Amino acid sequence: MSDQPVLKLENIVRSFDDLVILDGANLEVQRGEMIALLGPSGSGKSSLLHVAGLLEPPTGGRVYIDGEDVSDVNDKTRTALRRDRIGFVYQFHHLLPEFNAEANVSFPQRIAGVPPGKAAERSRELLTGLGLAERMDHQPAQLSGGEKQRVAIARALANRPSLLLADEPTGNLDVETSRKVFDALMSIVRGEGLAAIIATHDQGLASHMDRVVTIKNRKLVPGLLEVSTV
Ligand SMILES: Nc1ncnc2c1ncn2[C@@H]1O[C@H](COP(=O)(O)OP(=O)(O)OP(=O)(O)O)[C@@H](O)[C@H]1O
Repeated sequence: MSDQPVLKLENIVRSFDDLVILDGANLEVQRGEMIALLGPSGSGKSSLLHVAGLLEPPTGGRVYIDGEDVSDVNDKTRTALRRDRIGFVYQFHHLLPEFNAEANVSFPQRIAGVPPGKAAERSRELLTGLGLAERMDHQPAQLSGGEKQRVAIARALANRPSLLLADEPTGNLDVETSRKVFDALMSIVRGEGLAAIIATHDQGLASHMDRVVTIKNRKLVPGLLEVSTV
């Protein structure tokens, strides 16, 4: 494998009309590295993840995946990159309600052309690793919030991405469930040697990751922001 960073963001600018959210944001994420992305509400965490996940183009700057400049690729290539190299976990699970857990995890694999048997095998392995061995054939409505989020994590990992991006994956869960989901996420990210960026408001969770970066003055700075919360 290449020794290039899995993700490199170079001088990223992101603006919405006159509103400049990011202005010269730089970040490199190495294989096996888990980064917490912090920043006050509205500082641009989702915007940054959307640029990194090739969901939205930056207003300026370059995005590299596995050393390849993907800033100007066409829609077809961008879709293929998202499908094959990037896993995205949203704050809300966005599972398909009519599919059971296993089918939800198999779905992106089937789209990528994986045969049904192989896809199901991978889905079961991931769901078991996330503590859901007994919940494979449950539909989302039959699962708790934490279970649904773990299925969404399994789905994001289904196509063996090199980069996992998670946007407040435990943001709508209670503290205890949030820890459980986060522990499951961390062990599987470590086990598969992925690069990961996890946006969170939870500084306790952030402290368990390899590195913390914070959005400050529209740039990324190392470490936590000094906030007076008392
Ligand atoms: N499509 C859009 N059009 C206009 N403004 C937008 C759009 N998307 C985001 N914004 C603005 O960009 C800023 C950054 O939003 P973003 O969602 O990236 O922040 P965030 O740090 O993820 O916030 P939170 O922690 O509340 O989820 C906000 O001021 C938001 O209102």
